[in-house]
Amino acid sequence: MPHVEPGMSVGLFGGSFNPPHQGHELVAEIALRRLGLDQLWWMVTPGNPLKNHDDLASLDERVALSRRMAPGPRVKVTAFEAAYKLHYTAQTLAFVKARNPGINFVWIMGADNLRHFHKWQNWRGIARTFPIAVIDRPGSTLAYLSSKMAKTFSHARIDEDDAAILPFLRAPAWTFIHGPRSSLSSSAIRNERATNKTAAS
Ligand SMILES: Nc1ncnc2c1ncn2[C@@H]1O[C@H](COP(=O)(O)OP(=O)(O)OP(=O)(O)O)[C@@H](O)[C@H]1O
Ligand SMILES: O=C(O)c1ccc[n+]([C@@H]2O[C@H](COP(=O)([O-])O)[C@@H](O)[C@H]2O)c1
Repeated sequence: MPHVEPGMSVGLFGGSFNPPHQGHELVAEIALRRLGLDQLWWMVTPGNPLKNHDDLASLDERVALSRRMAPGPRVKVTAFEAAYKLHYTAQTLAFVKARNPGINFVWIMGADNLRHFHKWQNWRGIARTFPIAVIDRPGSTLAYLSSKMAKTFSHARIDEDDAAILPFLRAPAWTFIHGPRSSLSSSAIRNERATNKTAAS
């Protein structure tokens, strides 16, 4: 796990990063700026429990590509979940919390994940562990109105103008951050590569 100093604000940005792209870079930049973070942990997951892993590149490759994509020294690319055999975000957050007292963590995810968040293991527990920042993504802009998580925790939502205080709030607390958006996705990149390969053969 990356080194932290007491009192720091740290964003936890988990993802498959298969491969990483500039949409991820944009999310990291927005989170660092709008939440006023000291660090952002770019956590390369061993594998999203809800996704098929057939075309998942190796962890080493996804980490190496993420290091090239990560914007600046405050972003720490890490794969500690695999090292500690943590497969579910609820487990990861409990583990991080127990090992890092006095740090203000925020879970960061794109708006597409807000839509399906209620399918994650112990999703209510996740929302009660750390504050959550949801970053807008084309196709999922209205997720904050319709998703089960948004409805269940509507009382805990704060205005995005107050995003800078989110790391210091007691969970549950969350916000939806609008701003510059990217329509890039790893699946589109993988599909394009597969098409080019077929065309070349
Ligand atoms: N263009 C984007 N805009 C906003 N958030 C994004 C964007 N791309 C990815 N994210 C977010 O980054 C995190 C990691 O995403 P992930 O690695 O699954 O990329 P992806 O492009 O969504 O992949 P795939 O297309 O394979 O599902 C998730 O929280 C996801 O919501
Ligand atoms: O814990 C779960 O049930 C769970 C279900 C879906 C996704 N996640 C996590 O959410 C993060 C984003 O996943 P992904 O594939 O959208 O990049 C990543 O850290 C996953 O491990 C976690």
